[in-house]
Amino acid sequence: MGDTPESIKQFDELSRVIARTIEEHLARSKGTTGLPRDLRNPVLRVDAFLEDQGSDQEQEHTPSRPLRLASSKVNLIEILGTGRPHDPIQQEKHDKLPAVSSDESEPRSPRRRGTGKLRVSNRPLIEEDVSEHQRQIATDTRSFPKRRKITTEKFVFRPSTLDKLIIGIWEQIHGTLDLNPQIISEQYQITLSASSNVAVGDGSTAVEVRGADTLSQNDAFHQMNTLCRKVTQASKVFRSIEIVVQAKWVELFEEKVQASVIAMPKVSKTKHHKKAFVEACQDFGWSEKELRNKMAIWRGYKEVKDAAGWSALVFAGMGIYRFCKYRVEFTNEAMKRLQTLRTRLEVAADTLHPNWRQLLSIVGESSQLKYPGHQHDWVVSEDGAPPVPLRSTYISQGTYFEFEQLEESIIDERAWRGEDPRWVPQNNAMTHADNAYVCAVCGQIQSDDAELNSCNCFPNLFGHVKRRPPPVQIYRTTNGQNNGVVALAPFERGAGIGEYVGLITKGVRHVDVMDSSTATANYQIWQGRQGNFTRFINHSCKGNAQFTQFTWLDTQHVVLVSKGIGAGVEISVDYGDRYWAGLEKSCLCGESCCRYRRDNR
Ligand SMILES: C[S@@+](CC[C@H](N)C(=O)[O-])C[C@H]1O[C@@H](n2cnc3c(N)ncnc32)[C@H](O)[C@@H]1O
Repeated sequence: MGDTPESIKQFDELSRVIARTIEEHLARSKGTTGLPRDLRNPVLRVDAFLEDQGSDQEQEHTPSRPLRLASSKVNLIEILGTGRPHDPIQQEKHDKLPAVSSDESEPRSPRRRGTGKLRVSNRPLIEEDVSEHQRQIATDTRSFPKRRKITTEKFVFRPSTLDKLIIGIWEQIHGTLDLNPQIISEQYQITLSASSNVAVGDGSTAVEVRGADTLSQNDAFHQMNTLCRKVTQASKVFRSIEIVVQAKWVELFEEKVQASVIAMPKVSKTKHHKKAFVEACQDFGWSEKELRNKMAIWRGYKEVKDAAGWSALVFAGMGIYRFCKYRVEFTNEAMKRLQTLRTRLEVAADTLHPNWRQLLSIVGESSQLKYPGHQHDWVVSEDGAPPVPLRSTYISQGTYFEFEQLEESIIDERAWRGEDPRWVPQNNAMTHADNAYVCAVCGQIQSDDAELNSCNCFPNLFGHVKRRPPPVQIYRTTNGQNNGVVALAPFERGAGIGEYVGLITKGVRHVDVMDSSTATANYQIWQGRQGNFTRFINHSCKGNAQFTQFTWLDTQHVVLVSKGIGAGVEISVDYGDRYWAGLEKSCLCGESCCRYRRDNR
């Protein structure tokens, strides 16, 4: 069933009929509905969806996206006459949001002020056009996918040795590796005393780890944590240096042999090779067998470096040793694949670890960054073409493009005057013994304090953990959709990939915008000028991710949740019928179930 303007009109009519019926019913049962008294502004939301449940025989039926038939909100205050304060939001018609107003005399709903964490923007709001709505992305009303490891579907990535190596590099780049060279100097400051105590640092900054006899067990544990973190970080840095130096040694060895061949062409290359080899054995103090075995692996490091660049070596971790020792995949094809990753790895390394190139100065390479700034300010290509600045990819469309990368959403002051419309007061929060917030999804207590928190819904996005950059890049699509977002490592089904952040506003029309609402407010998240990578996620009629509402503590968020995504696959969501309604564009998702392709098939 197409969502044409005519069918929307019919649904609106249906919506009004349902709302009227419920209103009449509630008016008749006035005073007997048993509404909780602490609902200050009660509204009854009525949504009707049409959905294909599949047949009983199907083992694992993925229901089709439900088609919204009707939606309406009924203001219970007016019907039940409870004497509760009036909220103007309740008067907003279902799909006709009011124009943004800065009139201070407008009556306001009792909402929380924006929290200190949120930045309030003074940017002028984009001009509103009150004609028909379109381009409004909605969150998926179904519950988000349950966690599950990726199994055997067509898009699943089957790791092989090269795949493991590449994923290992992406994970290290997006992980905790701290390549600050200071860590090495800290390593030198670690001294082991004659007793079992360990001292770290010089006199002024020394951290001493004593046995449990002199320190409380807790203090000793925390100090040992610090020591262990420093030593582990330092050894990772040393490991990276080791591989870089060994690859460089092979490079110099080969150059030396080549130079000897040119200087004495009459002597065979094998003899020149042998001479340089023996010389090296003497310097190392190793037997020929020892050096030959090591050299075989080091040669692998150099080949990986020649193909994928220094960043591949620095961030490869332990995986590269196994890859080079067994040489199962040292094929031309594998090396070509690494070549196409070279600049993409450099973008991630330069933007996420601006100090990493300093390690290269040890082998005489430049430490100048090539790709400064934010990782998503660069658009990469899958064919290995040089990355280009994000802005340049919109010039050909004749549009001026400016985009500020945000960590968190900001509130549009003109629309909300510093209040946060995403506020979701929890009834049980005040009654719970510890004033704790209870997760609406898992029923566990939510807290930013690690010791109190038991909610594990999106542990990488909310709570005490520092959000890490998701392993994704903005890339140039090849099917005419301009940019898109590609997953660099796999995302398990049910994993939160990131939050949809932007300007929290209202009244935006005719540009891409996320529509969202709590029980008391309709709001929009607009990513036209500010946001994060989720701004570049394309639509697919068979999306491998979805946008889902999730309340953390007392604030609603929109989270991008994986349905199971393999490494190297474009991340896509189903924007929904409302986005495409009345839009001239044709869908390019290429799926056989495509609902919005306009040309004749
Ligand atoms: C939220 S943006 C996604 C990022 C966009 N591709 C870009 O380069 O800025 C949505 C726009 O991307 C394009 N787009 C996304 N998915 C599409 C699809 N399946 N078919 C055609 N165009 C699509 C349309 O131009 C749409 O208005």
